[in-house]
Amino acid sequence: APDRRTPPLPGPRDFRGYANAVRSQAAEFAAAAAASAEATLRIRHGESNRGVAGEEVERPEASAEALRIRHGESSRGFAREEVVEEEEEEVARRRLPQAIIIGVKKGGTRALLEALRLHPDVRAAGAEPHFFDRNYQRGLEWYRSLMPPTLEGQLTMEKTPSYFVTEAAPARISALARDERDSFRGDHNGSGGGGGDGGGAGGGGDMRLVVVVRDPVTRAISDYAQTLSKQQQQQQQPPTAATAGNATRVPSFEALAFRANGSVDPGWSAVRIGLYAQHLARWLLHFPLGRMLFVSGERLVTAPAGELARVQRFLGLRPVIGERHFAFDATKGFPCLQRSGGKRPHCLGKTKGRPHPRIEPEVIQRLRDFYRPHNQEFYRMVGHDFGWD
Ligand SMILES: Nc1ncnc2c1ncn2[C@@H]1O[C@H](COP(=O)(O)OS(=O)(=O)O)[C@@H](OP(=O)(O)O)[C@H]1O
Repeated sequence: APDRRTPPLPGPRDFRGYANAVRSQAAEFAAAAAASAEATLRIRHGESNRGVAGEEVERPEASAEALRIRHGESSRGFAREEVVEEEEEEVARRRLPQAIIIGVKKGGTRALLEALRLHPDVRAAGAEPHFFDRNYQRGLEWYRSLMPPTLEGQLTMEKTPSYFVTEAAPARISALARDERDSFRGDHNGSGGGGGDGGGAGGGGDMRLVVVVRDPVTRAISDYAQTLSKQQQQQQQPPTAATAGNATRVPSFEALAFRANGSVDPGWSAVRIGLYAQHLARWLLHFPLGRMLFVSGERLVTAPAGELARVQRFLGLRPVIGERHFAFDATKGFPCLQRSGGKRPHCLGKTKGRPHPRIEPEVIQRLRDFYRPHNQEFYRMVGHDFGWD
């Protein structure tokens, strides 16, 4: 017989966790009922898929029609029947994101999102929606349909790293945030190390923007390593009518990075993306700095729990994700995620942490000299020195 005792009342500090537990239980009950009526596409934990952008995606929740709400850590130990009797039944619904990881490409955006997904109050689209750059004309309902169902109080997130360098993205996201400021009522008390609310704009509603930044020189090399790897993959495919005769070699890194006169070419996207101060200036026309958090891509690898603590604070989340969720994997050379109940840590796929091609030290030095003033300007704007110079 089910245990029908009332769950013990929590102390005042635990009340938020208790409320979440109650909501999780109620939603799980509702979702289970819905799932028996509808065909449910269940996607196995850790199964991999290709997203809108062709990026390797971990656990593509966005495509599942009837989704079960993940059982949060806080929800253990309460009898489901009891909870449903006591609380209004709340059905999970798809909401537009209240926080977005907007960049930067090759910064560590997938690692950050996957770590955040361990949090019971965070649910995220698995694939990159590319809504505010490539798919804007598809409309908000298309965008919403990519999001996983959430309960009130849960945070909906997505990541699309190209937003940070997309000219139209700040105005578009700001407009969305103004329309959707009702959804997430978190404990928004963190300034997130972004330097306070003193930015040039007062817009953007409650939207929180997270940018993972990485040394622009290593970032550019990582970007180039991806281009090389994609080209190698293409060469391994049998030629089709469309690709036959198109086999072009990727030029060397140096050939792409420098113009004929020897100056650095900011027209090459791998160089341009690293001009963080210039991109940020556009965002600050639409969002105050306090709505943006800059995560160190380097520290995400060397001290992931510390960066996750900052991110959770900034997003108004309980500090659930900590040291115990990260285990360094010597073979992968990166921290991997330790999920509760999971036996082995889960590492990101082989497109994350690729070997980089060797670039001449002199080439690297010229790029460092090029980026130095831009980096200094970026540090000044955000009030933090990332130590790349
Ligand atoms: N835990 C963990 N595991 C694997 N990789 C990690 C991790 N943390 C950060 N990184 C770094 O993430 C880099 C890829 O960044 P993104 O996920 O932003 O790339 S992408 O723009 O979505 O393609 C990737 O860049 P490369 O090493 O150059 O491949 C990694 O250095």
